[in-house]
Amino acid sequence: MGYQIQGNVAIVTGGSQGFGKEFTKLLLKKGAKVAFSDINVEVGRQTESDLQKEFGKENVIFVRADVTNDEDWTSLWDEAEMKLGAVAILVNNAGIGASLGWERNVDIMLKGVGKGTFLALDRMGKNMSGRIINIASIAGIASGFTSKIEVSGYTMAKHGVIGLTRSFPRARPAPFSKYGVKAYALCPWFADTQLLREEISDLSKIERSTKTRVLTVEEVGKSLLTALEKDKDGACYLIFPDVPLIDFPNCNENLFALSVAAGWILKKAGYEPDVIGWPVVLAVGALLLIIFYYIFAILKFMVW
Ligand SMILES: NC(=O)C1=CN([C@@H]2O[C@H](COP(=O)(O)OP(=O)(O)OC[C@H]3O[C@@H](n4cnc5c(N)ncnc54)[C@H](O)[C@@H]3O)[C@@H](O)[C@H]2O)C=CC1
Ligand SMILES: CCCCCC(=O)/C=C/C=C\C/C=C\C/C=C\CCCC(=O)O
Repeated sequence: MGYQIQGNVAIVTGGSQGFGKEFTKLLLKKGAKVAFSDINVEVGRQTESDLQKEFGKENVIFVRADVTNDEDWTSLWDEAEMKLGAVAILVNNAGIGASLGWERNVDIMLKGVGKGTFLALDRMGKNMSGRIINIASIAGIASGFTSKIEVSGYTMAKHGVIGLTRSFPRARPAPFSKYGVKAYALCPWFADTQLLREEISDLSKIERSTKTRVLTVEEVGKSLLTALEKDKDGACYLIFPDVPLIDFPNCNENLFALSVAAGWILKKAGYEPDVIGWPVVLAVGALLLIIFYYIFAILKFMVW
């Protein structure tokens, strides 16, 4: 059935341009009212004027707010509530490039997301309904794509956002499920926005070196609607060119269980190395699959 967009109020951070502007437009098209925020006032005002012409002044507003600032968060939320109504959707999107340093990356893209999320839980919780969509990145799921330690602040922030998102479905005592607030994350591959162009002016360089095209803003925008349609708490969707959205499994759960099983089997077999590596874990995984296959075959034979 999906989460209802029509008639709801959304906040989109970093909405002056790029993904945030596209998310704002799509939410408006689907009948939401949107308060988008940014620190770039000049571009923000221009975007506000364009969107108000298309969707009406009563449906979309720009608020200057820095996601690293608690007071800005409170006044953004207050203004959105006062002018548009109770907020039910928060898109934590604001971001910067990796070259601006690890601390600013973590302040804006991890602490900024944390500030928004905990304020949302407080405010949405009172209305017993809400959705938080965190814009992470493939760099939130995997690391070490580049050989530059300088860009790891970006990876640190995005990994943190995935950790926060995945904490939602099981968080206890259930403030989230009790208050009807869910979270999911989008994890795009490189996309053609100003953020990327400021880091790498010639995008064809990335396309050549990765043998993969960069995404369009529209492709990433569409995935927000798909995520709201699926409405799966804690889901982290990998967005990669020319493949469907991938609901990326939580490696911790699956690989943790398999690794422990591998250690346990080795111990039972009387072999206890100091450390076990991936070949052993994979070998045990394959062995377990073969065992399950034969158990299943025997059960099938016995039943029929
Ligand atoms: N472009 C890409 O290749 C990818 C981007 N992302 C993520 O998508 C999100 C949006 O990025 P893009 O649209 O690409 O970039 P963009 O540069 O087009 O838009 C980001 C917006 O965030 C705003 N912003 C920056 N610091 C802020 C702050 N402290 N408070 C409020 N607003 C602030 C900027 O002024 C800008 O308008 C970011 O979180 C980014 O990490 C994820 C994967 C790929
Ligand atoms: C392969 C990673 C895809 C990342 C998509 C993305 O978020 C793009 C961001 C664009 C600009 C920010 C600049 C650099 C960060 C890029 C990659 C981080 C790789 C981190 C790593 O651990 O190697």
